[in-house]
Amino acid sequence: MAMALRAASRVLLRAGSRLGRREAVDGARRFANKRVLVETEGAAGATRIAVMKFRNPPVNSLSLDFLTEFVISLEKLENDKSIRGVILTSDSLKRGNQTKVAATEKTEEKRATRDHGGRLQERPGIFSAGLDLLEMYGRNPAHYAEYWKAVQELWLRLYLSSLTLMSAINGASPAGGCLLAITCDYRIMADNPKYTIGLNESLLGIVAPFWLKDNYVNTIGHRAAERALQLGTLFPPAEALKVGVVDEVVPEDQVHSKTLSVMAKWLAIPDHSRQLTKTMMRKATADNLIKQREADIQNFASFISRDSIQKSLHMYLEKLKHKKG
Ligand SMILES: CCCCCCCC/C=C\CC(=O)SCCNC(=O)CCNC(=O)[C@H](O)C(C)(C)COP(=O)(O)OP(=O)(O)OC[C@H]1O[C@@H](n2cnc3c(N)ncnc32)[C@H](O)[C@@H]1OP(=O)(O)O
Repeated sequence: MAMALRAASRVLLRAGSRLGRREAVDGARRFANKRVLVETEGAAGATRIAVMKFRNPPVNSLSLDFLTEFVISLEKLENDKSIRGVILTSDSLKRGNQTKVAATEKTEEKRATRDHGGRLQERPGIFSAGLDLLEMYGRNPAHYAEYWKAVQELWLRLYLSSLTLMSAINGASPAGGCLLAITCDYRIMADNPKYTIGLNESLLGIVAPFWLKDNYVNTIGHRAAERALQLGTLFPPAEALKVGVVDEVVPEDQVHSKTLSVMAKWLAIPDHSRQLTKTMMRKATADNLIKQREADIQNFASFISRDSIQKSLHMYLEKLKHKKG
């Protein structure tokens, strides 16, 4: 066990020192679709880990396209027998040399920063802004149903993943952003009081679905979840740690290296026993959704189509648009 831990540590620490590089070196590989970049590390034949970086500007919201690309990337990793651990993080802190786009530019451009090549980039300091509000507002019931099916799919895939999943939370993580994090086996958050995490649905006039509520209860306990869900609490890092939404808070520049070293410890555990244990802990919660997926989709589509809910979402979107930076 100690030897396995040391070997895994060596692979991961080597990986850590290289993860920032763009080029493929010494077993490092990468694949990308438009919104998710995946970098894998480790020599051929050895245990490798992957880092999945979200890059869906401006705020990594979970749009239908992003959800689809996320699931495809995850499936590729699940099918690659050499990969045992995956880190979810935002690509947003990795970029230097950014310039803010002038506020007078068109809305789409105003949302983001540009790099020196003139490409639109996401804002730094955001892990994920959660579900894409524009997928839930002003559309038709068929679209809501399609969208919700994709949300369910992502949650089920993450929650039941046989991989060791960790989130390196390098920015704000409200609602669906928190969903991504709490499906993981371990969460490490950057110690920046500007970043918050939690399920804030009630503040938007909507309600977290029962399976996300169950995931939250499993993570922080019934009483804490009951209070946080009703109040829509977004926890800054120290409070998130105290309540158990995250497992560790570390200085911002150490989030990646710390996640890699914790991953090394987890990968020293035999996969079959860890996976069976994970399934034992999570299966009942996931099965609750699996046995009523279609009803949950219909429920969402009719709930979100209500005039009162659309009105709440409209008000929330207006508030976001007009908030002062
Ligand atoms: C019966 C079953 C019922 C089930 C009901 C539904 C269950 C839902 C489960 C989960 C729900 C969700 O995930 S809802 C989404 C919740 N997310 C939020 O509340 C986050 C909102 N955003 C913010 O707080 C901030 O944007 C930020 C902290 C993430 C970033 O702040 P910053 O100042 O850097 O950026 P801006 O606020 O100016 O935003 C830039 C730009 O992005 C747009 N934006 C932000 N968040 C979203 C989003 N989630 N979806 C779509 N668009 C988003 C924002 O409006 C700005 O746009 P403009 O530049 O055009 O103004």
